[in-house]
Amino acid sequence: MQLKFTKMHGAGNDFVVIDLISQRYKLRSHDIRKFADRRFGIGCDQVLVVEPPSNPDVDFRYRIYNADGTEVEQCGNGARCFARFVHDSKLTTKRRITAETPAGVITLQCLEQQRVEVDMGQPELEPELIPFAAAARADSYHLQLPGQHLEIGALSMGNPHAIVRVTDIETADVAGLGPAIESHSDFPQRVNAGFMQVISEQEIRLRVFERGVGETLACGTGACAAVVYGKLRGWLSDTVTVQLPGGMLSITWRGPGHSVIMTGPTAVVFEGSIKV
Ligand SMILES: N[C@@H](CCC[C@H](N)C(=O)O)C(=O)O
Repeated sequence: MQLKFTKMHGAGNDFVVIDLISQRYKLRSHDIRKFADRRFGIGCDQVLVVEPPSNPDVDFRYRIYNADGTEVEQCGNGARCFARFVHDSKLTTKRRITAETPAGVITLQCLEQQRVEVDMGQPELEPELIPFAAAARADSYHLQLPGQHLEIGALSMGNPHAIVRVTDIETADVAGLGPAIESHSDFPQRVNAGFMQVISEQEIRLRVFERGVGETLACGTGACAAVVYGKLRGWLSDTVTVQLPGGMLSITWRGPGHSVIMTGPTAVVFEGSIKV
């Protein structure tokens, strides 16, 4: 069959979005890899799938697959594209949308000018729930790598993140340290590795080496995680502008007990179909 899809991006983090409410098809791991492969397919960081919810009080089920074919718990930039997609394709007339994810229910609000605000829920700071091998919860940890140790923040935004503060984002060794952190044995489910340069209390620059993908132009949950870590360390204020290679996000976190709110852009690149 021909499966219809929409190619979108959120601050440069790019997605293939598939409506499996109007189309009946069971996606397989090799379909995901085919969509994601930039050499042969359409190319994307994640494939996002829209399904009917299992809970009737929620509007949709939102599923996320990394380019390597693995299903993951959360994707922030994808969440904004998901909201715009269900709105534009008239799967709903609501501008405030709820969606089930493996990490829980999130609430999305379609704003003006194709921007979307997402309540990403509260960060998880308990090591065993990240999951991360640490004896006790702390604001920062030491991670041993061959020949060096790093000071990192570790937390989950539904998906696991490690964050390293660097002095200059341009010269940070993202290509070398990213894969080493991603597959470090202290993170049993692997981890997304963020590299953050603090510009001021209200602004950071961030590059993210994403689990199952590699370095991307932006990572929404990575931006949330970096702001949570920076705020726990006393470096950042409640609302921070996050400059990523592909665009800018605004993240607000008022501290423990509060949700992280992310606001940012969405863009439709093209619509198409592929034989599956
Ligand atoms: N692009 C994302 C995160 C996607 C999932 C991540 N690679 C993982 O494996 O957890 C975002 O915008 O949050």
